[in-house]
Amino acid sequence: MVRMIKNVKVFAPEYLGVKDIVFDKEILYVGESINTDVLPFEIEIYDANGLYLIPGLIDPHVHITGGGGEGGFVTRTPELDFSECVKNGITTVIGCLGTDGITRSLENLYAKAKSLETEGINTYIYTGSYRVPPVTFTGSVMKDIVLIDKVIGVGEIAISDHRSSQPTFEEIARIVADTRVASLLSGKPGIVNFHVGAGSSGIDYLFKLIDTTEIPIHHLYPTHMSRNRTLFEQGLEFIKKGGTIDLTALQPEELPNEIESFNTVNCIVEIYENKMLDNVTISSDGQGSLPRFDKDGRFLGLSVGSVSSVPHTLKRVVEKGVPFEDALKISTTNPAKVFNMKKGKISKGYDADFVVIDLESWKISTVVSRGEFVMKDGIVKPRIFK
Ligand SMILES: CC(C)C[C@H](NC(=O)C[C@H](N)C(=O)O)C(=O)O
Ligand SMILES: [Zn+2]
Ligand SMILES: [Zn+2]
Repeated sequence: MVRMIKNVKVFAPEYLGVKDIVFDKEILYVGESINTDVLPFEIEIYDANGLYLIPGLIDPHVHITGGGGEGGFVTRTPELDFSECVKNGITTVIGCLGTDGITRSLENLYAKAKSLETEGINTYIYTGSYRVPPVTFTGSVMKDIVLIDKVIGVGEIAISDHRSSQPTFEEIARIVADTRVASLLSGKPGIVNFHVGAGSSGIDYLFKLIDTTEIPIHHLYPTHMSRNRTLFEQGLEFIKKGGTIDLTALQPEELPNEIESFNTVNCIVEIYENKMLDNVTISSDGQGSLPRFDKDGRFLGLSVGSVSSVPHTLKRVVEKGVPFEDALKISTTNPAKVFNMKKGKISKGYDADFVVIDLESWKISTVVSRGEFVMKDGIVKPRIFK
């Protein structure tokens, strides 16, 4: 079905002005207002009445089946709800397992990704979880990537963390090497998403991989890189070597007045000021746990990550003075580049994933995913065939 969103101010991310957009699953036309009476085919028209339109947001690290468990069974966190994604303008997620690769399964992760896809958003998954050797579908990371369409890499593999499997460098090198070759065989991006803990070795393993093997840096994708200042400094070095780092978005309830404290929002402002914004993404860790431990490693409690932290962080970054079209990149063109997706841009031939937003209130009213309205004027419309 060909559709059109008319009379909308487009950030592609760069600002294009007021445009009409014609699309089916892909964008067919972005341009000056057109007279639909002369079109030789039926078209459904949505008038955005001068609101803004941005590319659908990409959240590259979401525990879509839930995660947690670091405080025992009662702390296992709930799975992701489709409408929560859509209300926050997220049209693409990459699902992962975390600490708990025992009661959480890859089969369930796959089923949830297919379910969310049927409801209307775009989904991919990582094979593996925190631990090495990685849990797999087929017994092989390479077979998982080559043979299971939704699998685009391995993650989140924990390093420098008291909850990791304390992997050796050789074990990590093998996982990255397998992922690279599987990516070549399958034409997939082949990303290893590293969960980086607060341990003093930080991303040393990643620098050693770059320095001592032939493996290109673009397969390495460390997350939680704004966990502390030391790790963030390593992240800036990683960017200087051509890598991309992922920061966990600031959860809405965190630090309501984070004036000068160290956090993701201030890290992004610093990256922008260092002209490195093209090499950073944010992710929500949605439905994952955000646990707290005391200095002896005793569990103190946990909260649950929310996909709403993505638009919340973008809003706070803009409020700190980063231009909107630059801030947008960290959740559109940048993750799309990491995963080699035809997404994250409002341009002919790209996937028709859009968010219509009122930039005064940051209220998201309408969302299109793969050319279908999954939310219209505030009403979520999952494509469930009940
Ligand atoms: C970045 C910090 C705040 C949260 C981060 N969350 C996870 O890694 C996911 C979690 N362990 C799960 O399996 O659900 C952490 O625990 O370090
Ligand atoms: Zn993690
Ligand atoms: Zn996580």
